[in-house]
Amino acid sequence: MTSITGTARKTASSWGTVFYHNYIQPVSLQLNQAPSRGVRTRAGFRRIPSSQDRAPYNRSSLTESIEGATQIDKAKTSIIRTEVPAANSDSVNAKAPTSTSGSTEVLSTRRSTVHRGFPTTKPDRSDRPIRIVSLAPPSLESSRPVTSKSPAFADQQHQQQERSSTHKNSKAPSSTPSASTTVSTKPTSEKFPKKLQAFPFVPGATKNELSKAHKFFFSPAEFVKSATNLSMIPDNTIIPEVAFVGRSNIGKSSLINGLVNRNGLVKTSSKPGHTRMMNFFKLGDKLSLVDMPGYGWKSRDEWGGMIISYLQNRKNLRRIYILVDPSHGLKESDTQIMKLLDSSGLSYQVVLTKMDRLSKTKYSAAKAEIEAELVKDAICCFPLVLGVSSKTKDGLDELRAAIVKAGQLTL
Ligand SMILES: Nc1nc2c(ncn2[C@@H]2O[C@H](COP(=O)(O)OP(=O)(O)OP(=O)(O)O)[C@@H](O)[C@H]2O)c(=O)[nH]1
Ligand SMILES: [Mg+2]
Repeated sequence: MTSITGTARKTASSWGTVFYHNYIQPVSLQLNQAPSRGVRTRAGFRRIPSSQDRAPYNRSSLTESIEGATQIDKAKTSIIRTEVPAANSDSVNAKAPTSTSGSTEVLSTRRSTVHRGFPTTKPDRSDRPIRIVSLAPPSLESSRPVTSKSPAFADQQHQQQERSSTHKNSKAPSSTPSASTTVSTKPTSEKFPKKLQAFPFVPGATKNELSKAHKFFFSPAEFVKSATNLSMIPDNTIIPEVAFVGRSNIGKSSLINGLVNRNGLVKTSSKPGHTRMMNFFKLGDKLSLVDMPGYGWKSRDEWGGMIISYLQNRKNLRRIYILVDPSHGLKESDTQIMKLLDSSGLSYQVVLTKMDRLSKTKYSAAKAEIEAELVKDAICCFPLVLGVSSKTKDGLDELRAAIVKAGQLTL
C-alpha cells in the first residue's frame, strides 16, 4: 500500500481534477518501511540487492537523508515508500554495519539528489559507456520496491535489453524522426544528470516481436466483468493486467477493440463519457485488459476515487497506458494523472490516438512537442511514445508488442 496521504476535497467536475486535490497532497515517507531497492546511476537503473543479500538498512541515515533532501529543495521533495514485506521490518531496525566500502543510497527530489553512504558492494561499471535511457531522476522510479514481478522491474529489464542491443548494433539510428535524441555517451564530471535534455531514444520492437505479438492478440478475447469499486474487480491477480486511461472520447474503448480484433467487444460512442465502469477483458487466458471511464469532459467525480484506488492497489497491474490525442496535446488532466502515477511509482506509457486525423508532418510535430513535455516532468513514464489509429490499424502491432513486454508474457 502506498503511503500517499492527503485530505479529500471535492472541488471539480472532472475526476481528473478531483484526484489531484484528493491524492496529490503531501506525500509522506514512513520510516518503518523498506528502503528503495534501486539506484539510478549514469548507466541507468541499478537494482540494489534485496534484504536477503544486502547489508541491513540504517534507519538514522534515512532520517538524515530526508532532512537533507528537504533542506535542498523542500517544495519539490516527493518521496514515497510502498508496502513492506514483513521480512524487511527487521532490517529497518537493525544496526548498520560499520564497513564503509560500497555505493550509495539515493533519495531524490525532482531537482535535487541527496546521497548518503550505505554499505553495499562496489558498483558494477562493466556496462559503460553510458546512455541515459530513463526519464526518472535517480530514485523516484525506485520509490516502489522493485521486485522481479513489479512493472518497474520489467521496464528496467526492457531498457537494459534495448541498451545492450543498441550498443551491439553500431549502425542503430542515433535519433528518431521526432525530438528523440540519444544522450551523449561521454562520461562527464557530473555524478548524476540532474535533468534530461531530450526524450531518450528507445528502439521499438523487432520484426519477430511484432509478429509474435500480432499473433497473440488474435487469441480469443472475452468480456470478464464490469466494476464500480474495488470489491467488484475480478479477483484473478495471476495473469498480468494493463489498463487504458485517458480523457473521455479519446478512443480507449475503440483501441481495445482494435487490439483484440473484435469490433463489438467494447462499446464505443462518439459521445464523451460513454464508458462508466471499469470493464475487464481477458485475452487468451494470458492477459487482462481494462477499459476505464474517461476523465475530463462529461466525466464524474466518483470515478476518480474508484479508478485511483484500483490503480494503486491492483497487484497484477503491469502498466498503465495513457491515451492522448496528438491534435490536442497534453492537457492538464493528463499531466495530473501522470503526477499521481509518478508519486505512486506506477509505470505508464503514453499512446497517441487517432493518428489518422493528422498528416505525417503534423503528427511528428505534435509527438515531438509531447515528448518535450514528458522530458520535463514525467518520471515513471516508459520512454517510448507510441502512435495508433484504431481506424486504420496503424501502430497497433507496436502497441501490442509493448504490452507483451510490459506484461512479461512468454509467447
Ligand atoms: N478517426 C478516428 N476516430 C476514432 C479512433 N478511435 C476512436 N475514434 C472515435 O472516437 C470516438 C470515441 O471513441 P471511444 O473509443 O468510445 O472513446 P473512449 O475514450 O472510450 O470514450 P469514453 O468511453 O467516453 O471515455 C468514437 O466516435 C470513435 O469512432 C481513431 O483511431 N481514429
Ligand atoms: Mg469508452
